[in-house]
Amino acid sequence: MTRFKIALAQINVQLDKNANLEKANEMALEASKNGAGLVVFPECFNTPYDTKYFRDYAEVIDTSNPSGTTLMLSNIAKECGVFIVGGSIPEKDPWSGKYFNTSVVFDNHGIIIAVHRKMHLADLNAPGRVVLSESDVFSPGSDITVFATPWGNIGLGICYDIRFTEISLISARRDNVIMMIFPAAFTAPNGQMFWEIYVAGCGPAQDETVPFHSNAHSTVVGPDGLVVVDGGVEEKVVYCDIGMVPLNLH
Ligand SMILES: NC(=O)CCC(=O)C(=O)O
Repeated sequence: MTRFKIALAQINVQLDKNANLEKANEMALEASKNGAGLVVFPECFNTPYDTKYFRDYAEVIDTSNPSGTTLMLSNIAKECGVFIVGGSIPEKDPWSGKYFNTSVVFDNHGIIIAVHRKMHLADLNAPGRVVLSESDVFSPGSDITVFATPWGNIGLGICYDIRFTEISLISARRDNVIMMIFPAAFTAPNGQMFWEIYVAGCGPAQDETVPFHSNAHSTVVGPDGLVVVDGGVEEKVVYCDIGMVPLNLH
């Protein structure tokens, strides 16, 4: 895989749409100066994440004639020479009158190369913890989205889409993606569960005398993506103290 640098622009989204766009511009410029080839913005980066704002902030997305937020993102991509995953913005479809939570992707010439409408809307009802009802405003999209880059194919979902692993599996198996990107606005109590988890794999020991040569190397990877334990190839019990890597990595 060709190496490249990705930049995640963690904007502090404000009520003022223009201020959000200005900040996006600034952060993309900084990222390109720091060698990023691909810049990603958050879910609903031009609007406060609240259903009461989505209709007012919504824009028509015309891929052949970008305007508003999409025109601005196209210009940034062109000026900075970077690919951009434009987080998501509330979209109004002029034909159906429906609203979507939509991510637009640009190549390094500012050309729109993909549009993803969030497929799984976040309707969460855990009073005292999180209550959300995106479907009060948005309609769900229907397509899995993959786009091509010089580094390989990349799959795209938006936040709650991550819970439905079929998107990642299909993108990996059908389109051979090198990575998945999820612009997101996870609620604070839930986000860590998705992004900061341990993964453990346990394999059989290696045995050169049998036809099947196992890789062995039973491994635990920490929430920071680093290997915490690698069991090597011999027969043994491999132990790992979970919790060695703090879950709050900020
Ligand atoms: N913006 C979202 O999709 C929120 C999803 C979320 O917090 C979750 O738990 O899932």
